[in-house]
Amino acid sequence: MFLDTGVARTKFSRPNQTPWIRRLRCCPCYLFRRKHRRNGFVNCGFLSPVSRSLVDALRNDREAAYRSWLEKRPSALKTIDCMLKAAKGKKIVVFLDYDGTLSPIVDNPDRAFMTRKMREAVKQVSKYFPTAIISGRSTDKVKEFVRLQNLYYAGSHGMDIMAPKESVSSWNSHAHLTLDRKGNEVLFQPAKKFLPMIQEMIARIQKEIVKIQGARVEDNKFCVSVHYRQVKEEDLEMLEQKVVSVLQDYPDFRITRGKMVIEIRPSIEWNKGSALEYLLETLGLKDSSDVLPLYIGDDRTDEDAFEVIRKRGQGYPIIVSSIPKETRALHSLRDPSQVLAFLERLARWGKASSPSGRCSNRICALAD
Ligand SMILES: O=P(O)(O)OC[C@H]1O[C@H](O[C@H]2O[C@H](CO)[C@@H](O)[C@H](O)[C@H]2O)[C@H](O)[C@@H](O)[C@@H]1O
Repeated sequence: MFLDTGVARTKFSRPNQTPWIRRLRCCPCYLFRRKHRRNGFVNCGFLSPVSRSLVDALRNDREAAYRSWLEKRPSALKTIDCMLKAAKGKKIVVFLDYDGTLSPIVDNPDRAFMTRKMREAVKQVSKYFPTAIISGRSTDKVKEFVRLQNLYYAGSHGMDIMAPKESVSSWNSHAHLTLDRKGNEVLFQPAKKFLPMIQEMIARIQKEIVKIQGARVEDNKFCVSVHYRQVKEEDLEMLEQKVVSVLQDYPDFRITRGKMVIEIRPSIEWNKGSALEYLLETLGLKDSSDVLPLYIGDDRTDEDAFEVIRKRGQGYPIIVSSIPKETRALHSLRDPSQVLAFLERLARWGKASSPSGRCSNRICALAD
């Protein structure tokens, strides 16, 4: 049995600590286990009866808090029938974040694979609805993980937008598109001019943090991630200082924060929400009142997309979270396994409501 103690690190990301957590943290068994913990998890099997009861109380506390949060952000699995009823005659467009949404959060960012089942669910969904992956990763990396052709991809927090092969040019002969190495259509890259600077910055950060055990830099093309999930607590302050000091020489960049990651990106007015709007426009749906954008994401950067949907006054912003948190989303899913169940249900509905169960997504039709 495992319990996420939520013992996070200094100012980097620390969930609220209840009195139970404070008491638990003084318990010798807990301290012993904490010394041997991996990834913030404590194996409760080794706890004494006293600590175990504290752990149980803590778990009950958390469940109660989560249940009360669910009242404000109802589970999308429970509200899906309502959503689909309201979607009759309208066009659903699906936007999906990657890490923490389609794949579980893991220690090594290079191994954040999605399951075959999840891939199949996304594939089925994309047969019936235009579907886009919007991620903080580089577009190439997220495509490598997802491995589906008929999707739109917006990597680097929406700063690198690509359409599936021949999808746009086939219906918009005026589109001036460039193709990437694999023939995908590059739609929009608003931060192109920063590319050389980003490469220089990555080299400098790498040099600065090379001695900090567990720290790693991920090149996300138009953005950079500095991971600290595996950095010792006592090194975190130093890591932060080093990153901030390099950034002082790059005033055109800013820091945002994700899950145990410092994200660096060009200070331009562009985010996942802008990418969502851009894609709706590309699909010719931006001003349509019959469009229901559905966005599923777990991170702070997804909030921009939730906000755009809320401002449109139509659509479904869905947060993936197993703990209560501040969000602009209106619905929730607990974890990627619930995301999977939701997507499977959506695909079944798409199939049942499209004439003779055939694909209604224009891109699929082109590929058929
Ligand atoms: O927008 P996303 O697709 O959610 O990308 C956000 C960041 O996700 C990745 O980092 C997170 O997931 C890793 C793998 O599970 C985990 O090790 C890390 O701690 C998380 O922060 C990705 O590696 C980052 O580059 C993205 O910015």
